Amino acid sequence: MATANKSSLLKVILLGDGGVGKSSLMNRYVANKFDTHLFHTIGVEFLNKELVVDGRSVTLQIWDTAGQERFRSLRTPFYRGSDCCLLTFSLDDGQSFVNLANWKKEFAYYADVRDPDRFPFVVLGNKLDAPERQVSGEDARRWCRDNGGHAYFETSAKEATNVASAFEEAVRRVLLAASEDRADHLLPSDAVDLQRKDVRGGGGSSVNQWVFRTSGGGSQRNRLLLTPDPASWLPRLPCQLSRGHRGHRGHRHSLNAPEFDLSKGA
Ligand SMILES: Nc1nc2c(ncn2[C@@H]2O[C@H](COP(=O)(O)OP(=O)(O)OP(=O)(O)O)[C@@H](O)[C@H]2O)c(=O)[nH]1
Repeated sequence: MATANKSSLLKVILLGDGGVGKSSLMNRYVANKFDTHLFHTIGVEFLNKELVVDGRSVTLQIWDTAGQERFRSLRTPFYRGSDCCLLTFSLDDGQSFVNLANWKKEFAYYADVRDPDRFPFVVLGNKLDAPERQVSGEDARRWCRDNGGHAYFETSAKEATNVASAFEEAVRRVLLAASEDRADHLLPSDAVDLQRKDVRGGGGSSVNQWVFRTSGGGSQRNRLLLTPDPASWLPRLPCQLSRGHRGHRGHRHSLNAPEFDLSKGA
């Protein structure tokens, strides 16, 4: 059950095809930056942002995932415990819109959401600035209506259009779900806890490494680099994500280890 305390740290996850602009949206929102030459995300990364919405102070933990199919096994273990999912497509890429249904399905499956139509999804049509639009606002709104009444925003990470509004709406949707006591889709395992700094396998080349990195600034950047050979550690991963501390404030990330020590080998 979501509680008032729980809502002080909200985990929001960005999903969508590779290249639709998930990392750019996160970077625009948290750091107010835009890069025309971003690398594809490998696995997941997250940034924190503190904000006040309707008088409520929350820490938003924004998880950016790899949209490319080849990274599927690296991203799905991190869906659990999300409070809101931002389904993202690109307005100049019709296929990325068609694929929203698959993203929703993948999220619901791996996050173990019991009733996807009641879960707070927000849909983002990004690259509003792009000249060649392939998806109409009408089609996108219809899809949102027909698939559970999701909020819909047309954004441009490049021009900073509607980005803050979309994230704020995500927060509103979560708070609403909590206040209406409709949040029993939320799993007890909440956010991944990242306090453990650097847990590495011996010799630096072990296949079972968890590398945690932060860099400074107003918000901390945390990149999770998961080594190749996921078959060796992946089966251990979801079951060892244990309950994180909710309700703490500030930029304290903690990896709820020792259970989550990947350095020990499969
Ligand atoms: N014109 C325009 N380009 C954008 C916008 N957002 C992102 N891009 C560009 O689109 C490309 C892909 O952006 P990313 O943010 O890396 O996309 P992603 O969804 O995170 O991609 P993956 O990491 O592969 O999942 C980059 O070249 C960005 O500069 C936007 O709003 N407008």
